[in-house]
Amino acid sequence: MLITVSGPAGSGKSTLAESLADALDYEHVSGGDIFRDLAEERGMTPLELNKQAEEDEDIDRDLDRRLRDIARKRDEVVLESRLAGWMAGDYADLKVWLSAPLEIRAERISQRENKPIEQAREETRERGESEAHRYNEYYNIDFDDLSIYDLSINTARWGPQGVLSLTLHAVQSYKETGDEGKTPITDVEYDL
Ligand SMILES: Nc1ncnc2c1ncn2[C@@H]1O[C@H](COP(=O)(O)OP(=O)(O)OP(=O)(O)O)[C@@H](O)[C@H]1O
Ligand SMILES: Nc1ccn([C@@H]2O[C@H](COP(=O)(O)O)[C@@H](O)[C@H]2O)c(=O)n1
Repeated sequence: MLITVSGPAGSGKSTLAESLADALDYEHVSGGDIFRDLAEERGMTPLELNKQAEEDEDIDRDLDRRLRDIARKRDEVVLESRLAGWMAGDYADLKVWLSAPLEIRAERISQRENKPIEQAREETRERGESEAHRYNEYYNIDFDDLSIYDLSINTARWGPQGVLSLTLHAVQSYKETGDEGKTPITDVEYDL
């Protein structure tokens, strides 16, 4: 199976993708890892590349093209990134969306990155708005449209183990014939 995990910053994507891949003995591929590869190929730090990405849309496109290629060619992978579900599209067998209120995500990010909560809240909000705008402009994707997902979990309600159990239940009860072709992704411009 190809499983995607998507959601906004601090929603718990990496946490779930890592434990899910472990439980299924799948590979975990993260947008963050690809982004770090992109930075290394250009002789830059991820932070430097992140700044450049605000001016240069090729960087987002390069990352998203690699996500889509992985989804097209590989199996037994948990593919995790903001746009993993959209980029994998019909190549994905199960698309998971994670969310949590901004306040909770900001608190997690503030702890993870050791920065004041106000700063984490403002940066997370601003970055989320900027990303949503870019995805719409580049690919005609509405990041807030959850209709493409098979399973959506509010990670403010369950801890990492609970989120993993819910997802594993969905994986174990997955039937190939259950959804094929019933929720196609249309109108996205995969002009990568
Ligand atoms: N279900 C959960 N309940 C409580 N805390 C969680 C949960 N899932 C993850 N966390 C914690 O929240 C923080 C953010 O999680 P994680 O890094 O997995 O999010 P992410 O969506 O991958 O973030 P980003 O997109 O910013 O990389 C981590 O410190 C993690 O331990
Ligand atoms: N323009 C960008 C794109 C990505 N990043 C970093 O990659 C990580 C994964 O991004 P996804 O969109 O695939 O979830 C993300 O957490 C960033 O660290 C970036 O910095 N700038």
